[in-house]
Amino acid sequence: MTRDELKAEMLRHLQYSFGKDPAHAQVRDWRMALSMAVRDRIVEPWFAATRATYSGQHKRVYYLSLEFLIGRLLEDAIVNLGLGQAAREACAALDLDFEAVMTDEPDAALGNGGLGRLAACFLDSLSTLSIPAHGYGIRYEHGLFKQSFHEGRQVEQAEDWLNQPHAWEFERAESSYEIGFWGEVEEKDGRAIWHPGDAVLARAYDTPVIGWQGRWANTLRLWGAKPTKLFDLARFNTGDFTAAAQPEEAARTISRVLYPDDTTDAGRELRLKQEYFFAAASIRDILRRYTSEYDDIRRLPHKVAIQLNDTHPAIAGPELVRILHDEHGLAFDEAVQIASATLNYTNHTLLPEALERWSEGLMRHLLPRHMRLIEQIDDWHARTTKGRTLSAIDQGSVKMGELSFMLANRVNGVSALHTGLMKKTVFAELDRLHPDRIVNQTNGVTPRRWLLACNPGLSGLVTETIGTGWEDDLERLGQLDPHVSDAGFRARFAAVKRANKAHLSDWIGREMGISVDPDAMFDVQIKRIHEYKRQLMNVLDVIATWHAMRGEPGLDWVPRVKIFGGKAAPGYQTAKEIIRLINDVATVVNSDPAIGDRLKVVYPPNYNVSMAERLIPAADLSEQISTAGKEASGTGNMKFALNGAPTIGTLDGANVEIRERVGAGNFFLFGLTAEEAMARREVPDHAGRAIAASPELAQAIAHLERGTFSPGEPDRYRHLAQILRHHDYFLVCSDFAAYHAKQRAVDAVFRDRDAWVAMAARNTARSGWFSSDRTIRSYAAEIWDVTPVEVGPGA
Ligand SMILES: CCc1ccc([C@H](C)CC(=O)N[C@@H]2O[C@H](CO)[C@@H](O)[C@H](O)[C@H]2O)cc1
Repeated sequence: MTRDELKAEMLRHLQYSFGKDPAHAQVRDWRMALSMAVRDRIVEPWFAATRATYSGQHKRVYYLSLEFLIGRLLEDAIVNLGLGQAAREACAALDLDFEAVMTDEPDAALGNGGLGRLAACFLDSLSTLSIPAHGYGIRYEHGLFKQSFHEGRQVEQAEDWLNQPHAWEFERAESSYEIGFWGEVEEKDGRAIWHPGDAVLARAYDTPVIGWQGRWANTLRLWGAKPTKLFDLARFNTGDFTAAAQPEEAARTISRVLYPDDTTDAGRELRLKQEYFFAAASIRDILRRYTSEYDDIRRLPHKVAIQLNDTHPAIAGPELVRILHDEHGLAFDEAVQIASATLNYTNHTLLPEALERWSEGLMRHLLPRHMRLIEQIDDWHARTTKGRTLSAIDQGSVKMGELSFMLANRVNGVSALHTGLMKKTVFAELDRLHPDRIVNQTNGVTPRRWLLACNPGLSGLVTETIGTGWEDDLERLGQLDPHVSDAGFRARFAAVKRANKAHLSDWIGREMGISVDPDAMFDVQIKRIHEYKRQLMNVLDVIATWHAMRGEPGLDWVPRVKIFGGKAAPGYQTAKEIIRLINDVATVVNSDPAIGDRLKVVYPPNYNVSMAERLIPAADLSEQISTAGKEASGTGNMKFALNGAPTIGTLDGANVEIRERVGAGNFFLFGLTAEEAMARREVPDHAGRAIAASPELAQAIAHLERGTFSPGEPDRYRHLAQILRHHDYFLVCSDFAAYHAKQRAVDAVFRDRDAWVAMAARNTARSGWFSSDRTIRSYAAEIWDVTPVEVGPGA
């Protein structure tokens, strides 16, 4: 598509799709017009993919996830369709600011963090690999809350991405299902019939997911809740307006908002209603499509593979058994066998508080038939494994991890270390009963968004050096390795990073009024705020460095900009205290004349996918400092390595595999291993001992306790200091000295520009394996037993 064709299409949509006179059009109108013009190019490959799947009777993958952290879609579509240049030139020809048009789109923030973003990367790779697949989720009216800071504290506001036309979805009124809740179960001639007490309508909204070079497009189907009963006109006419609208309100509540917790199982009824609502609608839709093509329901596993993204969709298992048994009349055991040959489950965390357990009472009240079936499934498992000792029902609650495991064909962890720990800890007994069920599938990220689109400078240098083709065959980046010893290549690599840092410095200056030196080291920690991710250890390092700089101003310190980004779950008080501390420390350090430009702390509010795309290409150092054994994988770590930012990190999650692939010499390792951490936690007063052994740490904690960063309220951080001294479950104190010393080692390498650039370039060259294309190829071969559909050349 040429510039002029695209320009003409934009003008046509502006005038005829949006009825806007070009003379009066706003940025938003132009952005929508461009989106429509680009979307038109997606529809054909989308139809072709659907037709090819039906005609080839290909096996389908269904990815069920309560979260899809998509971000913006316009640039992603433009990049995948190879329309980058045409779009830039068309906008220039229309005298539009391209950056303004691109950043006008709101993020689709339908997720909390890692799990949701992984699902989005997986959809991009499934389409790029032309594997027939659907993503199923919820069309939240309000995604993850907007974060702002008021006097350093996190303040949450409702996110409202849908308060403007959404360019990328197609409403499918014809695809709606009634989803029941509550009610009774009638036992009649040996059969159970569930009579729900109430119901809502699940309506489908489809978003096409275009793959690299537009060769294939799959569908993301998100369910929106609608009332089954129309507006109550009679009530309205009696003047009881709210009652008249009540059915609508009650229904919409189910898909109104994303739960903002990413580690604590709130156990709220509405959350379970959300989980059942989308799981049941998805299973209905999957079986409708299957029975429209095939008439033997017993062959379902041959044509359908379902992936449960953690336990949040786990109720889909009992729902599938219910329909096969209660509606298709299969014997119970056969229904369970077919279901468990179709279902697969991915675990994303070992944190006990994140493992979902639903009270039996709530489950029986909301889903009476399912609770009965869960008991029968538990029984079936005990019968078929002689594993009486193990049950999915325990002390009055249903353990969704165990239930998902029992009903799964394959169960996987998301990094080699995590999968190993799953076998040794939470699923040890089940692993013993089913030794071949747990497999590892190390996470990955899509190189289209996380390199090609967000870092055009580096992508250009890569293509210049090794040609194209790496975009969907990322291990080709390995061909860069020999070039690292070429000074010219290193100079160009350094220039790209410097330009990205200058671009970010301008943005930080504009958005936050803080001036940062683009030649300083940009040291970045961006992720959800959580004690196990140890942002607290990072800010203690800032305090110790600040204190040392004031103590020895004459030393030749390596200037640093510490960049933080991340939201805390609204109910997670300690995480909110950590946010406030980072902001309070920033206030003191950034205005300290004794420090000047040598140390700056920057914490832009409302970290999201689009901000990650802005920060990661400009990063020098990637902070992956979680307590070993706690971060299942991490995916930000992969994005940083890909964009030429070496890691300072622990042997946790996928850090282990990143270090193996980039080489120990290109990774700043520190800290206790997972085993050592478990042992250290048993040492009495382990924190006290560490504090006694590290003057820097003792000093930093003393600053917290004397209110150095909260002059108006000296006791503000006494609680955090208490946690450190007397609990420190996440071993901040025990790992601090090693971390602080390793930061000095980082300084030493950073001083030697050539050595640093070589290290950074080797990280890029050697992290091709962390493409989500590799991950999806592995799921396809080891779990789903599907193969890509052969397709033509594409866009
Ligand atoms: C019940 C509340 C809740 C909500 C979300 C979650 C997610 C599992 C948390 C999550 O996002 N886990 C992250 O998943 C990533 C993708 O696999 C991993 O890379 C991260 O290490 C893991 O923390 C747990 C509990």
